[in-house]
Amino acid sequence: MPVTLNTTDPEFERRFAELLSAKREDSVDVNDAVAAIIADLRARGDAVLCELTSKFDRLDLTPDRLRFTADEIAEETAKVSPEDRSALALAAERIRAYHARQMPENVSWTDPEGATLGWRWSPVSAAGLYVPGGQAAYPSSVLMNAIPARVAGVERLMICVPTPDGVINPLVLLAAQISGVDEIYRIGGAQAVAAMAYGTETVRPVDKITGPGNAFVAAAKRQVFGHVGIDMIAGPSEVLVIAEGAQNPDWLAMDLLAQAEHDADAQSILITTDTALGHAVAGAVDRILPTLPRAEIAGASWRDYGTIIFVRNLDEAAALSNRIAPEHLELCVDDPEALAGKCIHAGAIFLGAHTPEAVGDYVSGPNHVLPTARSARFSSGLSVLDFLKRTTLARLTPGALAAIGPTAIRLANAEGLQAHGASVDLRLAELNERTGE
Ligand SMILES: NC(=O)c1ccc[n+]([C@@H]2O[C@H](COP(=O)([O-])OP(=O)(O)OC[C@H]3O[C@@H](n4cnc5c(N)ncnc54)[C@H](O)[C@@H]3O)[C@@H](O)[C@H]2O)c1
Ligand SMILES: N[C@H](CO)Cc1c[nH]c[nH+]1
Repeated sequence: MPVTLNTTDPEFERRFAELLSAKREDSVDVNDAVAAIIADLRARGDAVLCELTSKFDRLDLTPDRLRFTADEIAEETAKVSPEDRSALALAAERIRAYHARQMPENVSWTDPEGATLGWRWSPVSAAGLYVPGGQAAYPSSVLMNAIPARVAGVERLMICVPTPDGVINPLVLLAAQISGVDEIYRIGGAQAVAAMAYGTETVRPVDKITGPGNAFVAAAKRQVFGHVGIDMIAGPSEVLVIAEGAQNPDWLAMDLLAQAEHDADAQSILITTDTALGHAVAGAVDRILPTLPRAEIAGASWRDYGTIIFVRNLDEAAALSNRIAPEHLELCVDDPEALAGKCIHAGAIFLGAHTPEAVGDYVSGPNHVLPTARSARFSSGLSVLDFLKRTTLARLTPGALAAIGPTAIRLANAEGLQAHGASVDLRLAELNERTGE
């Protein structure tokens, strides 16, 4: 049974606060375990990758087998059916078209004083893409990471993907090939993130790590941030469905279960103005759940984190949604555009009953690597911008230096930074000498 809340309940605020503070991916246990893995990896490199791959993925490796060879990739990708190939190709094309539009322009202008100013975008040199693989395989996540990186112009792209029991989904390798990935390693979890950040004897480190993963992966990305860049915290999946009126309860139940089946730590929430609809959806989840192959995972997620919230109106729903800041927000209401305007904190919004979240996981075009655990309050889904840096540019003419230099000298002196002021003053003195002033 999911938790049921009602905004008319005097206890609502306390219970909603409990929901917001539920620690699905940020527990002390996970953080401590991850810190120990990172420290060990930094001390012992490849040996740790091999030991932990054996422990967590039940795969015995030697350092020379950490990376997929070209022959292994060719052998696996040859197994993909023509139908799956075309599905992957269509998804890749739509994701590329969407992300190409995100490429920003360099900007430059000359101001009235004669200073030419601007900024220039350039890609990171090397990016490491984490592709989850513990409980499911994610070829779609390969496309969602690698295509924006390629659009941005990243030179070197590597992937880490765990292969439990040594099994790789061939579509993962094909997706990597389609999107131009250079290196693929069969490692996962915090140790893979640490290897991409710090390097080992076999794994060359990167400058930026992106991609989703479970609680261990999310914690590892948090901990290596600063040594390398990261995109965001993209942990266990979440969906918030806001529904009113005559919606099909089975459709909504399936949307909730679609995210629940990712991970026992995933979270699915329904907010509704309609009591009968809320109960019908709960009943539909109970009926459908046992029929799913991943019933155990989805059932644990729904039992531990599933929630139904009854509200008085859609304004209340929008306000609660903004406090939850969900990864995915589905608006199954009569006027989804109007409601979307009020929902400002969400990773991705799906408008209307015919836009199931799952279409965004694969093929609509926008990225499916999205901020979780309320981080959509301050971060966004993966984009081309995550693989770019902005460098500012300035060039002053002698006239421009004469115009604004004295202000720099004044402020430098006010800060007590003599050399700063003098570096301007020396040039101005020479200019004054030349012009005889
Ligand atoms: N937010 C997003 O954009 C997004 C997108 C896709 C998937 N996801 C999420 O990615 C996650 C995928 O999780 P997964 O488990 O299938 O694959 P995963 O690759 O993220 O994690 C598997 C790895 O976790 C490590 N691990 C497992 N148990 C451990 C333990 N007890 N101690 C230390 N390390 C341990 C192992 O190294 C293992 O290889 C799901 O939570 C899913 O919801 C999120
Ligand atoms: N729903 C996930 C993001 O949380 C992405 C995904 C990949 N495959 C299926 N779904």
